[in-house]
Amino acid sequence: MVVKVYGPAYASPKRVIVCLIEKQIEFETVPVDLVKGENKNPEYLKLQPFGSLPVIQDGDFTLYVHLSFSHILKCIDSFAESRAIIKYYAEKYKSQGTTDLLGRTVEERGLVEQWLEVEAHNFHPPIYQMTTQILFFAKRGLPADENLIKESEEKLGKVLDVYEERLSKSKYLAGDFFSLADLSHLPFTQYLVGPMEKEYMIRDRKHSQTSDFPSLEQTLARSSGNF
Ligand SMILES: N[C@@H](CCC(=O)N[C@@H](CS(=O)(=O)O)C(=O)NCC(=O)O)C(=O)O
Repeated sequence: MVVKVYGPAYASPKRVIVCLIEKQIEFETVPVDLVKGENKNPEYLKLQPFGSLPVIQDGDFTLYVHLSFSHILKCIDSFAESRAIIKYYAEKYKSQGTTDLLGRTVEERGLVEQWLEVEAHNFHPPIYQMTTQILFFAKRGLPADENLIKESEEKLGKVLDVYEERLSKSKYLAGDFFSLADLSHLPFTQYLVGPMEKEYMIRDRKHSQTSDFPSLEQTLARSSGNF
């Protein structure tokens, strides 16, 4: 069964798609329109009870869902949470595709994990707030909170300063190799320099230049729009 990725137009699903392309894993996409609320449809909620994107369906993967402590029902072939999904595929297809993504030694793997955590807990919150206020609210005709945008941009700037210092000494976040940690940043960074029109936040930090990533370019080409 070909891997199905739900919600290809959005950044978190793109995180998965970039990984699948890097790992040369065949996939297809299933559009889900957040503006129309398709992520709240009962059918989608059966796959992802929180209603967020992505979900992936993969015949090779089964997720056991605890319905109660005495029963475990096999929920065939779907799982959520983009960061968990990319770790799964990076591990399962470690020797496939353009690069290892996870690191070769225990020290490298530790650094990949470290920068994945930094992305999830330091980078993501402010950039997700900016995405919501600048992109998603506009799509829904809602007024943006300019103070919140300013505050989030300042927070993100401080995070990017930490990255700039790291990347002044290391080609990539975890070392001299492109890893899952770098990959995990790509989709929202593309939002930042693209539809959010805040390229200056990267351009003004010379070591943080987002060099060309063919897998991201291919992802954007297949993601039917930006969000
Ligand atoms: N932790 C989840 C969060 C995913 C998430 O927030 N997805 C957004 C879309 S995007 O911002 O990532 O592009 C979403 O579905 N938002 C709508 C909703 O959560 O109802 C993951 O990484 O998979």
